[in-house]
Amino acid sequence: MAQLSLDFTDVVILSTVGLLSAAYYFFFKKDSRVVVSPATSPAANATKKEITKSSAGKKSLVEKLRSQNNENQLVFFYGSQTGTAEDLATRLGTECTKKYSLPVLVCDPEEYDMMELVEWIENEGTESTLFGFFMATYGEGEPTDNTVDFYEWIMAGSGKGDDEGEEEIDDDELLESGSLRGLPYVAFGLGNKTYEHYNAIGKRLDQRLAKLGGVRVGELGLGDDDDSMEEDFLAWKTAVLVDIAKHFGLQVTASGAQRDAPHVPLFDLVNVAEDNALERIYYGEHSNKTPRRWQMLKNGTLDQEDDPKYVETEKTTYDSKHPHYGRILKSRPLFVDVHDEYGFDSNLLLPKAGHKRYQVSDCKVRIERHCLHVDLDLGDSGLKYVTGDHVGVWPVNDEEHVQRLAQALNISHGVLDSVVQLNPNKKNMSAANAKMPFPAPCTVRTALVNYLDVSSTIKQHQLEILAKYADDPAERTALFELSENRERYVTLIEKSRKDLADILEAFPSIAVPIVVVIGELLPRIAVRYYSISSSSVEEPTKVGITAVMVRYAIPSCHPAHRADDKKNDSVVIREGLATSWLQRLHEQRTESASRTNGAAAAPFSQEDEALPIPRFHLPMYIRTSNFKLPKNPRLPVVMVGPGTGVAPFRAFVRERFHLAKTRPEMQVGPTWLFYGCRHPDKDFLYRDEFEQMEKEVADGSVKLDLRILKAYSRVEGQKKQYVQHMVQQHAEDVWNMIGKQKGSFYVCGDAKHMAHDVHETLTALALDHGNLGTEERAKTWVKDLKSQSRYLEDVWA
Ligand SMILES: Cc1cc2nc3c(=O)[nH]c(=O)nc-3n(C[C@H](O)[C@H](O)[C@H](O)COP(=O)(O)O)c2cc1C
Repeated sequence: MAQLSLDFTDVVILSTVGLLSAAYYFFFKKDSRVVVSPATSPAANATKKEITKSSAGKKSLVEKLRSQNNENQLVFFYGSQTGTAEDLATRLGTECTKKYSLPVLVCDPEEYDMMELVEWIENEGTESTLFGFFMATYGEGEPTDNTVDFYEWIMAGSGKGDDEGEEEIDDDELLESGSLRGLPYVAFGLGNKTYEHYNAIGKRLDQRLAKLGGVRVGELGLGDDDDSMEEDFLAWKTAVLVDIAKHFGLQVTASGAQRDAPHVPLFDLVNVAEDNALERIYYGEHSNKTPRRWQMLKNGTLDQEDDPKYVETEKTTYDSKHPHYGRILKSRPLFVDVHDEYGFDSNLLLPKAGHKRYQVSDCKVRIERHCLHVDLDLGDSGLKYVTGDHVGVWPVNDEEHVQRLAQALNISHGVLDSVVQLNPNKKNMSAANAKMPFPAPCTVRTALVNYLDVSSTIKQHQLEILAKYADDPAERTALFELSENRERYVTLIEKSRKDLADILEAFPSIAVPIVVVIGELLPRIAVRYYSISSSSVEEPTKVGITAVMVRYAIPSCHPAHRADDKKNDSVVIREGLATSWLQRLHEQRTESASRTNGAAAAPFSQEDEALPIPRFHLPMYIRTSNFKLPKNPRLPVVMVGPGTGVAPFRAFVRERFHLAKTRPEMQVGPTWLFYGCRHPDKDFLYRDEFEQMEKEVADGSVKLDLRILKAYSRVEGQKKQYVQHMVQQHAEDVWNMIGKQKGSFYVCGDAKHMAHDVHETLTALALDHGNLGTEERAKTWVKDLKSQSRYLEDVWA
């Protein structure tokens, strides 16, 4: 997700503030993995203790590495939220295996006992194994969820990073300088310059490793998602491949695509006889513990089958690897009849007119905009959230898109519905440690609908694989050229976000085996995070999502474009995977409800009683954040959230209003929301709810200083207004609430422009109204506000 720019990404609202909450820490501490015994060797003395085998479900790193029995090897760790870091680690690893025959293990640090790094260095030395750290940064310079544990441990005592964490690490677990003496490593940080803490984790980890005695091989790579992560990675990779070869004393071979060598698939495809596999088949479950089975109970509610085999192994606590299936309780459109219009050159082939979601006329494409509010049921899952948290959901692909891909791959329904399993292909050196890309056995259709992202843009290096499967020499040459020429690739593929089906349609001689498609080419569908737009005080078992559908038109050239080839240039419509899926679910529910005269849409319809995963249930989990209301409700709250940035503020406002109404003795403080949209009658989200609350305040039935201050950018005859202008207009009030009364200031929405402008506005008003004298002091005041957690951002780039 984050590797795509926002114009195509489903608009998900993510926190930049909340990854290292106390809740997380508590969770990880429970999962304590070290057994400490008295020091027995000089080396152990250096770290005060001997760290022995892990416990509590973590794999032993040392045992794993020993079992590999390799003379030389690479071990790459990735800190990844949406898959980019994992992908880059895998790519560098695969290339090292191909070029230098170096075996590579690509690991999720969450799965291994990372403290055993110390033991490894002590006992095995530093010769044979080169480590790699591919680390993304999130939030206010925080690690990804899967690295929190490792990061807390390695940074403890360093005086950097998360202070809360540092306090909780036991003294005797602290690493001393030199504990990782000689540990050779390569490092690549993934970040985005739009954020204040650019690549903080990659940089800090690198410094820390050096302090602990690690020796970096090559430069520290830093990728900027705002510009081009891929180009930064490619430049770093080219250099680091040479450094790695030197490190191991290997011969450096010529780079570039090896056109003649055939592609050796990573996996073998094994057909599983259905009779033997029925109980083990996955139907789209995201946990690969054990497949689940559901059935309708007599009273009409839904439950998992009462089969002890499943119940025993099923986790009762849900997390990012074991999602709960939350039923959609309600979905409603937040605006209707809103369109985006795109004009194009008359020479471009326009999409067919008359589609239900867009109209085409002359050289214009008019696309409907949709925004939904969806309520998900937490039921008796035991999942809890606190207002301001995020919910993660896993979307599924549009079956029409899958059908199109199947057609382009020339595979029949028989193949689509066959039950398969992937086994490592012994002929591929990287296969031994390759991670299974999805839970299996499952049908090819399940893999393509539920697990793999068929709409992901084809990556440049994948075109080399496709070229090797093209029969037509001209197509082969064009594909190799695309895989080698960056500029050409960006213009013809990346800009118009061509996916696998697009490429197969443009190069019909490609005959790529299905095992390569599902095992290597398509990435796993990434979880999407939304800022929860309901209040846990008001609705503790219901989670609200606010999602605006991403759909737009874009010019596209034929991928084998030649200067005289313009007649093939066209306009394509692109959609965000998650938001278009939510919209489809909403339409199906509405349709189902209309068939049952408005009764709630049934999780199973008559025809599809055998559906393995019930309809309208979304795999989901809660991610804690520290984007939170002040503990003392009397303190003022100022919120700035245009567009879908209003999501968490709908929750904040509703919560404060609810408290003011039901518990007036709490004396809830001023509650001001700066909200922005295009037009009051078109895309004003939750207008009905806000107006109802304003009305109850105005007629005196609820005592609350509630203000919804609106900025409209597209009202005919009126000057464009944005939220920062409104904040400026109310500068004195804002200063009184934040500067004098010690309230909290919140921003949610676009990081690049809006959050930046609001930040500037706040600094300027502090200077004007706060008697601070100089701009420098105003900046310091804003910075202090942040460090006191009274200026919180939930923004995305
Ligand atoms: C909500 C959000 C917050 C982010 N915060 C930061 C940040 O504070 N600093 C930074 O350098 N990059 C930040 N990034 C950029 C990511 O680190 C970058 O997109 C990276 O490629 C993601 O890697 P992954 O796909 O492996 O998770 C953020 C991205 C998102 C979506």
